[in-house]
Amino acid sequence: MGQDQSSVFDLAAVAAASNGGNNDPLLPPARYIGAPQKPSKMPYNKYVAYDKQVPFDYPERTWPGKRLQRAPRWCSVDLRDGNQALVNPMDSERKLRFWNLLVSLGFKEIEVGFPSASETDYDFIRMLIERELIPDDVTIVVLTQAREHLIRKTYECLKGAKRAVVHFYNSVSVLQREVVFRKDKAGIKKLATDAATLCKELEGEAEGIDLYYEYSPESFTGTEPEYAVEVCNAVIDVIKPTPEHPMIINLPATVEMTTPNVFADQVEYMSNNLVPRDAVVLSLHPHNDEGMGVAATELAVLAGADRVEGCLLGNGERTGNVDLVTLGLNFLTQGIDPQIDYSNVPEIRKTVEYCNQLKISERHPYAGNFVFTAFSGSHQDAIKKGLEARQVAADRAGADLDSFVWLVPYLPIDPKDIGRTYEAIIRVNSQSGKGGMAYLLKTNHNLDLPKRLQVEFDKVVQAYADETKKEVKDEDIWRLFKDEYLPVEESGATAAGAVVGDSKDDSLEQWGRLKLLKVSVSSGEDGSDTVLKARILDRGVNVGVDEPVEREVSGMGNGPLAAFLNALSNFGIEASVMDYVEHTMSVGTDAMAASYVECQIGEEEDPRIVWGVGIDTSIVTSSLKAIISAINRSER
Ligand SMILES: CC(=O)SCCNC(=O)CCNC(=O)[C@H](O)C(C)(C)COP(=O)(O)OP(=O)(O)OC[C@H]1O[C@@H](n2cnc3c(N)ncnc32)[C@H](O)[C@@H]1OP(=O)(O)O
Ligand SMILES: CC(C)C(=O)C(=O)O
Repeated sequence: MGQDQSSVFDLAAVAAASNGGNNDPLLPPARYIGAPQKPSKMPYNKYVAYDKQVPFDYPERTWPGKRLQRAPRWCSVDLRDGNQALVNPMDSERKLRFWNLLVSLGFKEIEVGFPSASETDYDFIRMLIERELIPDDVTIVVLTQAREHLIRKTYECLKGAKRAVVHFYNSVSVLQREVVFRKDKAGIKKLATDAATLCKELEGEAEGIDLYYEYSPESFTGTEPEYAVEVCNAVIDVIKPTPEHPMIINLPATVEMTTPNVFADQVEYMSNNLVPRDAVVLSLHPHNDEGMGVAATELAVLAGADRVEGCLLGNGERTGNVDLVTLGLNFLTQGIDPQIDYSNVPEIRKTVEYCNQLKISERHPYAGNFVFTAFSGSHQDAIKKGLEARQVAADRAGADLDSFVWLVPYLPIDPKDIGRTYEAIIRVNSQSGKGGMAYLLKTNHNLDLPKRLQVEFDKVVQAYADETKKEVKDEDIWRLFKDEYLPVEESGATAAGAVVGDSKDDSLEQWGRLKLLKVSVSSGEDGSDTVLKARILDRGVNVGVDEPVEREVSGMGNGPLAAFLNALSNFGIEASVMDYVEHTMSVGTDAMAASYVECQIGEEEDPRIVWGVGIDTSIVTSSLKAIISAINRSER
């Protein structure tokens, strides 16, 4: 750094003192309700806004009016940037496993390491080359600092490769020029051009390799864009790429320090000023320090970037490199082929977690355990309705459901498309409404509860959730349901669909006064009325105390339900049916039917409205069982 130049710290201190953080106390306060916010104790005066550090404006920008239209060229840097950020860097077994995953997903460019930095990297790259593990359509990239001995070692490592990219870099940022390199702009540019010159000289040693170059003005985001252009164009001038044999200029957000729109402006500026542009593959290497890596990348692609470097599920230095899985699947949800196969995200996650020895968060986009889970009632209700509406629309269009257009509230992507399942979508806790419970009963137990029954049973589930203060699992809901509506059934025999073969549930105490043992239905003599004869076990009003008795009763009515209610008056029970719904639960000769009845039971002055449920192979028997269920519940 020249004597006459001020230190970045002095400049920053001046900027900070003159309101460098853009904190403007004179701005009218934001609208608010209630008490005003108070100044915090946070040391914001220590920080200088990005535009005060590296002033830049680019009114010529065109990216805001553009839309994503095709996937960029992807390059995975998991085996290099990802690996350098691990507590335990990958051994060769883990590296190979990661490599195989990347190849199988369809990556055509893979940065395989920093061969001059470690023996493990060097040996791994040698192994890939010597064992001929690099498919013809995959290009390896190797990284080196712009330093002579490291570049020489890099070339040595590449011997025998068919095709490779030598990626060299040096930091060009205002801060690093001063504190790391202690060089002025010309000195830093010379680092880069010397490295480029050396690379060209060493090409003789790379005979037989189809060689390409990549240059990164590292810490690009902390660099004046005009100066970054100057350095990159100087490097391009040495390498002399052509449209037929281009070079990569890679713009790293080594540290994310601006909002994504500013990054996009910088990238568009670079794209418009690199010469010759048609000989350059303009690449991005975003990190995620401010949590905006994906947003910044998408805007920068609009701004003209051709290529993106990142890591699967966002591993990498500090907060990570940009997450290629999220990016790719964001493209998919915009109707754009990501050109990488992310159809089995759980498998990708498993391998990535194994190789990196780091866990993915529960909320990680697309891959986290909870991302296809709705806990709150209104979300569950909307998802359930959305899935049903989509099914109806697909049936109407005669379309295959799996490929039918995806529009479901709260779910931006069909979980099936990325190897996830619907089962995990709906989970029930005390925040859930009836929708979640109804969805689980329908999906897992083939029971499509009428709305008012959902409301009734939801109170049972809600009470259980409030009491246990835990998630209510599907098996809990099913136990609660059986206990509430199917108490005197041999539970194994009652169930259908997912629960066929479920043995009798010994964990449930059987309760309920009446049990239907046998029934026969015939027409009356004049053919108008139905005559019903039933054998019923009566455990008495005090079940467990009274002696159970079996009774034969009969009744008449204008249908089996009416005849049965008439027969039940023999037990002193007054009941009438207010609503009745039935459906089959499965197909085939042994198909089960479910019946739901809403009954009014008891004296007219003091009636009780109760739902009952019955399940049986006979639709008539299931409806009678539903009446018994309602009566038992009314006496419980
Ligand atoms: C942003 C990124 O992710 S870049 C990739 C980072 N990855 C790595 O660094 C891989 C792991 N690194 C290493 O193993 C080591 O740093 C090595 C082997 C590359 C180099 O090791 P060493 O030679 O011992 O040096 P060290 O890492 O301390 O480097 C510091 C020196 O390199 C210089 N330097 C750092 N980066 C560069 C660069 N890109 N170009 C030229 N010189 C550089 C520094 O100015 C410093 O020089 P000085 O010693 O004259 O002050
Ligand atoms: C070497 C470069 C591309 C890098 O890893 C970074 O800047 O983050």
